[in-house]
Amino acid sequence: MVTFANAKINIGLQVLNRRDDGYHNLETVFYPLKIYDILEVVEASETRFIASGLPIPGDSNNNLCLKAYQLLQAAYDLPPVAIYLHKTIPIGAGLGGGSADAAFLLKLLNSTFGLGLDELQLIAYARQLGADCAFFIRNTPVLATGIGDVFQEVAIDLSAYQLVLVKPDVHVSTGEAYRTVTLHPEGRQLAASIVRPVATWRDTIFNDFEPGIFAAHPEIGVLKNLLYEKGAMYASMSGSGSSVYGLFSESVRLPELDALGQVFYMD
Ligand SMILES: C[C@@](CO)(OP(=O)(O)O)[C@H](O)COP(=O)(O)OP(=O)(O)OC[C@H]1O[C@@H](n2ccc(N)nc2=O)[C@H](O)[C@@H]1O
Ligand SMILES: Nc1ncnc2c1ncn2[C@@H]1O[C@H](COP(=O)(O)OP(=O)(O)O)[C@@H](O)[C@H]1O
Repeated sequence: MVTFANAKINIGLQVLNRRDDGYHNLETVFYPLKIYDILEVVEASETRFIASGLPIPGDSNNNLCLKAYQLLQAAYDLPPVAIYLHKTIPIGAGLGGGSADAAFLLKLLNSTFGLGLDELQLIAYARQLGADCAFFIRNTPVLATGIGDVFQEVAIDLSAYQLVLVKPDVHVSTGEAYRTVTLHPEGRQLAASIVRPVATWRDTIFNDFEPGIFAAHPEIGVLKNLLYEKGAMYASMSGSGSSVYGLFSESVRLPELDALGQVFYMD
């Protein structure tokens, strides 16, 4: 069986405080993005993981796809499988690609092997694989709190806007980003701001990773400013970076971005 794992962007990201376990409490809005990895699972004589497309840094034995399989294998005695992943979601981009693969693989294994797990059970497994992972089980726009795994529906629809996303040739590790983040213990009223018109977001919705990451990688801040210069109603880095997106009220093509990174246009 084949499935398509989509990416996410963060709209606003307030990091409130650091917890005793090293994780941080935050407030963010997750919004699904139409960039996809392709995943396939077939029964096999022994378990194998086969990746194609964008090269994934690190040991493939540690890939989140294998971790997701191992979690359900241990609980439900699954047979060996071959897992094929075709990677197109940029990596180290704040787009949650690894978490998406893991969550969609949980869903794929659930349906392939008829495990009968409901959404809450899948979310509980996803939480064990990464803070971002649980979002991809329901995969609808949400305000997330806790470590990014407690959800409240938000009624936002960006389909009237063109979203332009740029992934510069910079890999930002999530751990690095949290080490340089600017904390906002009091929060910044994201729940109230997100339901106001997009035109107001520039003055009200912020990503707390931007100051630290822009200082270390100034080209990312330059990209965000360029999106505003080209008419974006709202522009932001996604998550811990390095990708930056802009929301435009009409269809645009910006060839000047091509020299600055990989560009995606989502109508
Ligand atoms: C920053 C965010 C924003 O959505 O995403 P990305 O921009 O990386 O996609 C997330 O918080 C990333 O979540 P995720 O990538 O799943 O994190 P995990 O694998 O669980 O943790 C990686 C590391 O990030 C830090 N971490 C993660 C989540 C959190 N709420 N507090 C943290 O401090 C911890 O240092 C942890 O060791
Ligand atoms: N399936 C996967 N896809 C991408 N990266 C993965 C995967 N499994 C494990 N990783 C590891 O996770 C790291 C961060 O990946 P990614 O999810 O793209 O981060 P981000 O959410 O910050 O964009 C990668 O550098 C890689 O070492």
